[in-house]
Amino acid sequence: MTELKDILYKVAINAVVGNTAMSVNKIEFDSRKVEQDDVFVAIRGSVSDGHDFIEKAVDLGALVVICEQVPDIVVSGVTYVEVEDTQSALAIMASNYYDSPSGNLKLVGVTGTNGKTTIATLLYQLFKKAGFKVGLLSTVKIVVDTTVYNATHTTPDSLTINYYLKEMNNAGVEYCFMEVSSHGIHQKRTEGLDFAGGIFTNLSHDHLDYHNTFKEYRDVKKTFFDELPTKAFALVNKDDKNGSFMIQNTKAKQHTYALKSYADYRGQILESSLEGLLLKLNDHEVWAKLIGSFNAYNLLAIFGTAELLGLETLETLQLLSDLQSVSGRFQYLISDEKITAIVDYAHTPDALKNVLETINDIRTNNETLITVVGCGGDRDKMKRPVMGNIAARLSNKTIFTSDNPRTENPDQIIEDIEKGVEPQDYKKTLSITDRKQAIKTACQLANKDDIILIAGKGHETYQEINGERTDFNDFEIVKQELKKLNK
Ligand SMILES: CC(=O)N[C@H]1[C@@H](OP(=O)(O)OP(=O)(O)OC[C@H]2O[C@@H](n3ccc(=O)[nH]c3=O)[C@H](O)[C@@H]2O)O[C@H](CO)[C@@H](O)[C@@H]1O[C@H](C)C(=O)N[C@@H](C)C(=O)N[C@H](CCC(=O)O)C(=O)O
Ligand SMILES: Nc1ncnc2c1ncn2[C@@H]1O[C@H](COP(=O)(O)OP(=O)(O)OP(=O)(O)O)[C@@H](O)[C@H]1O
Ligand SMILES: N[C@H](CCC[C@H](N)C(=O)O)C(=O)O
Ligand SMILES: [Mg+2]
Repeated sequence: MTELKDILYKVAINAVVGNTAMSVNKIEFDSRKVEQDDVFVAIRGSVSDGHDFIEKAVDLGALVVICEQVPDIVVSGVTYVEVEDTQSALAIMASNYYDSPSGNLKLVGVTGTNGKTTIATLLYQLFKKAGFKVGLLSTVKIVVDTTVYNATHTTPDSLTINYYLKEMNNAGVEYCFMEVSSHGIHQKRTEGLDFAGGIFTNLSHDHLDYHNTFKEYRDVKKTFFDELPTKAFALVNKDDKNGSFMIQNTKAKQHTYALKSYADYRGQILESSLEGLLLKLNDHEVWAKLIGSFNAYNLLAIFGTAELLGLETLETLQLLSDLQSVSGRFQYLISDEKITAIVDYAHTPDALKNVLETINDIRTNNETLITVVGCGGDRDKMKRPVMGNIAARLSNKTIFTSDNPRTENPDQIIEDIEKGVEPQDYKKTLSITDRKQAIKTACQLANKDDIILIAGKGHETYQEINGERTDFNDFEIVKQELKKLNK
């Protein structure tokens, strides 16, 4: 049991109905999970309003209700705390409940449209190799030093974040790297966390289904930097036109990285091939096993962060050259017939363009590049024709297919994608709704030395159709199909 007063520390309270001198069991923001003596936090969501479930939470035993408006009828013996913003209150209470775990380790947040998982995961790898105990909160997984948990979100809700940070404290973790999504910032999931640093990667067209305009999306990202403490660092990509905007009002110490302009951490690509990158980072040359110019940016951000966190430069460079690619991020295999199959999580126009340009840059012969791609259902519809255009333009052959149609009609999604294809590229495209058939067809079409790119799902291990998830793994499927075809 925890004292309610301790949980409410630093929460901006407008009004209280009832007694606050009491012990409570735990905090819940979903009425369905409430148990005896819990605190229920009513949140106005995008689908429903938690305030409609206050009565249900009280019936299940909630002793305290945190809300933005006290209900007309209150139950005696229950304490109602009215706050300005229940999402903020939840984040602060979550931190209090778990004894402010973010303050007991060095927490670094990575935000931006692309590169968050890659940077956070590689920083985890690098600090592990440097001998530290490390934590990771990412789209792919949550790791408490060496124990791996499933991730449900890129940035989980504030109770989940603080729960895992507390686990990290218990395990003696010194550094934690986490992805900070725009949804996470907007829903205050990261509020009240004591960040040691923040990294900005880049900003492009994404999530405009949730954030109404690009400006709103950009402004939400900026609030992450606005709220960093003075002692923290803010490391931004100066080549991105929004890099300097992000740190306009931050109190944190400002640092920049860039490939194209002068910055604190400067990079130059000396060589780029399917084997990796030869980079010049400030005045040092280093080989990395990661492929593609966008990874040069990711490596620069990692290099800068390691320096800002106090690692020795030479040790950092040595560890950088040892980093392994992240699952579903430019993950590749080369078949017996020397067909290269690449699985990548590129599910935005910018990421897809980057991946295709990268492949086009580093391919040497007259290989055919066959791309298999789709767009998710119940997500931003504007990106569909843009991705269709990019895929068809930058590949020799493109097969449009399904990528988690969710509740939408998969054929309609494919039609939306096809609309973006230029007339001269149309003959290069095919549409096959079933993703497995699409991958199989790509394998049949591929000859010796050709390259197959399967984009959009990366590490995902399912396909979601009509709300139902069935096992699906791009990498395993392409591997099997190439084998079955004796290629
Ligand atoms: C659109 C969105 O972000 N939704 C998130 C939000 O849920 P919501 O606003 O829809 O909640 P709601 O269903 O309207 O319910 C409102 C409140 O009533 C409560 N409720 C509801 C029903 C009930 O019977 N009783 C009850 O108490 C709910 O628990 C909630 O507190 O708050 C929930 C709790 O934190 C999140 O799980 C949920 O994420 C959904 C599942 C989701 O898919 N989110 C994605 C879009 C997301 O967050 N993605 C980003 C990364 C994107 C990227 O960069 O690629 C991420 O960080 O993962
Ligand atoms: N720095 C970068 N700039 C542009 N594209 C990148 C960069 N890093 C990775 N990518 C591309 O974007 C895709 C997504 O990368 P990653 O998973 O690291 O990003 P993310 O920000 O975590 O994305 P999400 O918001 O979907 O979790 C990769 O598969 C790769 O193709
Ligand atoms: N975090 C992103 C991932 C999209 C990945 C793509 N495979 C899809 O399902 O649309 C989202 O949920 O919008
Ligand atoms: Mg991610």
